[in-house]
Amino acid sequence: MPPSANGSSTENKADFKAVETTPINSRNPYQPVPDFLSNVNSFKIIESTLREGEQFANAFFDTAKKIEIAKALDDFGVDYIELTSPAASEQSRADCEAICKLGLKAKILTHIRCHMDDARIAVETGVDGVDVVIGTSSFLREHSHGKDMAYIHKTAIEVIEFVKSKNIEIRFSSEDSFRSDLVDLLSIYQAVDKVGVNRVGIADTVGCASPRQVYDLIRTLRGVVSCDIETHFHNDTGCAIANAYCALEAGATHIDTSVLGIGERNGITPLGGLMARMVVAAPDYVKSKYKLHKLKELENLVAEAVEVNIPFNNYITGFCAFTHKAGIHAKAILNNPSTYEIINPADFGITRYVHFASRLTGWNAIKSRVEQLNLDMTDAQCKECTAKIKQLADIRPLNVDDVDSIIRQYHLNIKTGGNTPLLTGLDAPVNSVDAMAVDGEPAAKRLKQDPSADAARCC
Ligand SMILES: CC(=O)SCCNC(=O)CCNC(=O)[C@H](O)C(C)(C)COP(=O)(O)OP(=O)(O)OC[C@H]1O[C@@H](n2cnc3c(N)ncnc32)[C@H](O)[C@@H]1OP(=O)(O)O
Ligand SMILES: O=C(O)CCC(=O)C(=O)O
Ligand SMILES: [Zn+2]
Repeated sequence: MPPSANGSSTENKADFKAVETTPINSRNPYQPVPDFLSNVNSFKIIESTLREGEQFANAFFDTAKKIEIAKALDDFGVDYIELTSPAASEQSRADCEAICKLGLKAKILTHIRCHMDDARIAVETGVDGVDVVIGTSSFLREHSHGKDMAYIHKTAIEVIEFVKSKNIEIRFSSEDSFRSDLVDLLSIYQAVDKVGVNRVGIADTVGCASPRQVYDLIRTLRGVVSCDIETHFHNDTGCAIANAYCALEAGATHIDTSVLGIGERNGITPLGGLMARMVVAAPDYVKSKYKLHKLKELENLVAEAVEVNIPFNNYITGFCAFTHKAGIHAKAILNNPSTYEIINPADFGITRYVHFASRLTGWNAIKSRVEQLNLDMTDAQCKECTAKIKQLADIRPLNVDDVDSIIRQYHLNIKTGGNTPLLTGLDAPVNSVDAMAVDGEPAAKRLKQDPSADAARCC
């Protein structure tokens, strides 16, 4: 018999596990029912820029760069930093030792094959934990390591017990989990949980999983093991962030990330993208735990190290992530930024811009610019001036200087009764660079990736 509406049952009380600490009828009726499975408010990050990220095609990190990145990740506040296997090369081993000696707050992990030779090297490096992995799908069993499930069970237990005997944290992960047989998976996880592994890992190695599949698998696994659950999502089909989020909703405890998502092929869940998702879902947790204003600096550091640009549409730090252009958007943003923003750029130390130099610009944006320039114009005059700006914007791309020149000339004409022509498509200077940013700062370099080239700082 199920519990009655007030949370108590009249008979067989002992048959029901108490899941409610607050009787339903004394809860605030306007609050959603708590989700006991979800770890959206309490997840940990295993930052793998220095392991998965080193597998990115462009990556070469020398010791100094690895140390710089490890310190920056630690400062940002990640819980774990995962390093390349010390079995990969002598320098990898030495770098692992050097990073362990830094005394960072983050726990240091290294990532090895499910093999005693690798385990023996790993435990000598000074790491706090070892992440062990082995492929369980038929593809990998046949074409990668050639071992069957019985061998995997036996070796996994041997490696786990060995690492545990050294008082080092140990995680066991299946590679290609979503193309592995479910019974194989649950059996091996149950076996390693029984011998006291700290975490099990689910890896979408080829990026094939959908959020619903992730939710189903993690939820099932949550009912089978009592240890923590780590998850690792590749982004081949564009689901890496959504999959990480669904994993947390289903009870996963740890998410693997890398800065800018760098990794094998097109990489994994990006740290910044995960922050974008989680700052919306769990703002108090995320803002109190991570130094969000350091994200841009961290991404720049890694982007430079692997010689890539930050993508224009990058989460949070893409150059136009907080630039509002169309007139309808600009007006509402100027009134209240929440109208067209779910993330506050100020949480990440980033500036919001309103673009006012295009044929999509409306008079409200121009009025705001007029005010920023300390000019005195009526609404009707702002509207007429906007029409002139649109005329030119129909002919060629504009920038801040063009629009400011039109506004100033228009203003001069109305104050002096003069009739000096405004810029035309033919005589207007292209890309003049002598404008000041609205708050008095000199305009930054006029790169296409600089939002201040054709937009104003906003509230
Ligand atoms: C999905 C992932 O990203 S997993 C992490 C990937 N990381 C790395 O590969 C780390 C860098 N790798 C390396 O430096 C090298 O591959 C090494 C040192 C690990 C191994 O190098 P080599 O001995 O030259 O082997 P090679 O790289 O050609 O092949 C991989 C070997 O590991 C075995 N293997 C592959 N995966 C596993 C596993 N999870 N557990 C145990 N053995 C494995 C393969 O069977 C193969 O063994 P073989 O010597 O019998 O052919
Ligand atoms: O160790 C893991 O969990 C993941 C290994 C990996 O990089 C992958 O499977 O893509
Ligand atoms: Zn991976």
